[in-house]
Amino acid sequence: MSPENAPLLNVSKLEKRFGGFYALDGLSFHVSSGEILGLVGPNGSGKTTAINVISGLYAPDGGEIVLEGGSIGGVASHKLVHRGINRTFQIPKPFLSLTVRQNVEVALAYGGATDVPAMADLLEEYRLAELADRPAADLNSSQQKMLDLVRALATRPRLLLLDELAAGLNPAELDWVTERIKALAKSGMAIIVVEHLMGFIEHITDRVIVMNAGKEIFEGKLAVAVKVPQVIEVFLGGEHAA
Ligand SMILES: Nc1ncnc2c1ncn2[C@@H]1O[C@H](COP(=O)(O)OP(=O)(O)OP(=O)(O)O)[C@@H](O)[C@H]1O
Repeated sequence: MSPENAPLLNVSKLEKRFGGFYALDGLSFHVSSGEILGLVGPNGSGKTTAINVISGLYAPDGGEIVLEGGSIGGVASHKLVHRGINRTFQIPKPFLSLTVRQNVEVALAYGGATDVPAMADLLEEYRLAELADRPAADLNSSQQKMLDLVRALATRPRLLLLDELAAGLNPAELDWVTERIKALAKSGMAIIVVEHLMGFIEHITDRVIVMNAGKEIFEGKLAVAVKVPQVIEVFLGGEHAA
């Protein structure tokens, strides 16, 4: 593979243990610039743990994470922000007493971002401009998710990890966010989406990794995955498998 179309991120035989339990048990996959990759799987299959390890929240116990040829396994998340990785959280936890604008400023200071895009434009684009000087406590849950996304985007990530961003959004918000995420990928960002909403995943992803018990059990298009007996079995239980 030539360097210009080499994957941005390569994850190889990744392991994460909690006590004696393997939440990640040899997970391997890659994602390229401009691609939207879905991580799907039943509850507890290790999707969020994968995001937490790749984003530097947890150190891996084995395997390799390589970003553009450089090993990043175990590098702290604020340093990874410098290297171009940022993420959103399943349950955003903004500083409730700070304003929306101040929350973004804190995120920028944490990552030490230098090439900062115009915050006003981001707040406008993600429908937070009119709320910029209000405390984050005033935001509803959808707006808190958008603030979490703006905090990540403000650091200009090349790899964006989205952990259940779509959960809880209404259909109109979902359509609108889908278009925003597709536009980010079109601009060259690599995006990993963890989500339970299969309609959203089908619409937005180029490819999915189906996980079970910390391992990949399928890689390819979601439309193909849903016909694979092993995939059907982990989602629905053995008696439903073809
Ligand atoms: N900090 C932790 N300490 C102990 N066990 C953990 C920790 N984080 C995750 N786990 C366990 O690791 C397994 C994988 O959890 P994870 O949250 O990654 O799954 P998931 O696929 O994201 O699930 P869901 O779809 O429900 O969010 C689960 O059994 C979970 O209980």
